[in-house]
Parts: sequence; C-alpha cells; structure tokens
Amino acid sequence: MVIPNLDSVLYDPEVWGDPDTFRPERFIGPDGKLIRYEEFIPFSTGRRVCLGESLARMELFLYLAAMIQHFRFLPPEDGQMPSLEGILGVICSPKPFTFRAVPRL
Ligand code: HEM
Repeated sequence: MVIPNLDSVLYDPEVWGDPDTFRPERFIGPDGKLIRYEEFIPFSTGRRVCLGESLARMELFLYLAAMIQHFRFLPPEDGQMPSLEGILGVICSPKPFTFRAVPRL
C-alpha cells in the first residue's frame, strides 16, 4: 500500500510561508475573491483523487455555516487556545481541547 504524504505539500513553507499559522485570509485575494492554489490538495490529486470531494466540500460548508450562524465559538474561561500541533497517524488529528459555544441570540 502506498500512502502519499500530502502534508509535505500542505505544510510546505516554500508555498505557504508560515504554514503553521492559522491565517485563512491567505486564501482571499486583494479583490476579495478566493485564491485557488494548486498546492492546496487535501483531497489528493490525479487518478486517486477523493471521489467524495464535492460531497465533502458541500457538507463541510453547510455544517460550518450553520454552526457559525447559530453559535459564537470562544476559548474556554481560562483563555487556553487549542494547540495547532496534531496527533500524527494515517491522518493528523487534533489533540483534545475545550471551547465555549455561545448561542447567538
Ligand atoms: C473532508 C473530507 C474528506 C477528505 C479530506 C478526503 C480525502 C481523501 C484523500 C486524500 C484521498 C486519497 C487517498 C489516497 O491517497 O489514495 C481520498 C480518497 C477517496 N475518498 Fe475521500 N476524503 C473526504 C471525504 C470523502 C467522502 C465524504 C467520500 C464518499 C462519500 C470519500 C470517498 C473517497 C473514495 C471512494 C476515495 C478513493 C478514491 C480512489 O482511490 O479511487 N471521501 N479521500
């Protein structure tokens, strides 16, 4: 079995500059439009590209938009932000963290 290391591209400092910094605005150009980087390949690329990509993108958009519409997401009372260091496995998953979801009225 061959498991490609997509992180070598998704975290390539030559492409992203500061890949470990949470800076989603890196995907928005000065004209306010979405920048599409060919190096952004969370669903892989080529012949083995994810067959569920459009479904996953749509579900993620609907789920996140609904959550953000209904809640404000804040750090816990102690102000401790989640670590951006992942747990490395076949996929990289987040370390356990806590946060507050405050309903928007
Ligand atoms: C955020 C969600 C998802 C991510 C990040 C993701 C990512 C990936 C990646 C990176 C691969 C390539 C694996 C390889 O190296 O061979 C893959 C393959 C695949 N994914 Fe996804 N996937 C997601 C959701 C889904 C969903 C929702 C479905 C189906 C409903 C799906 C179906 C598949 C299938 C069938 C393949 C195998 C394609 C092939 O080898 O021909 N994925 N996915």
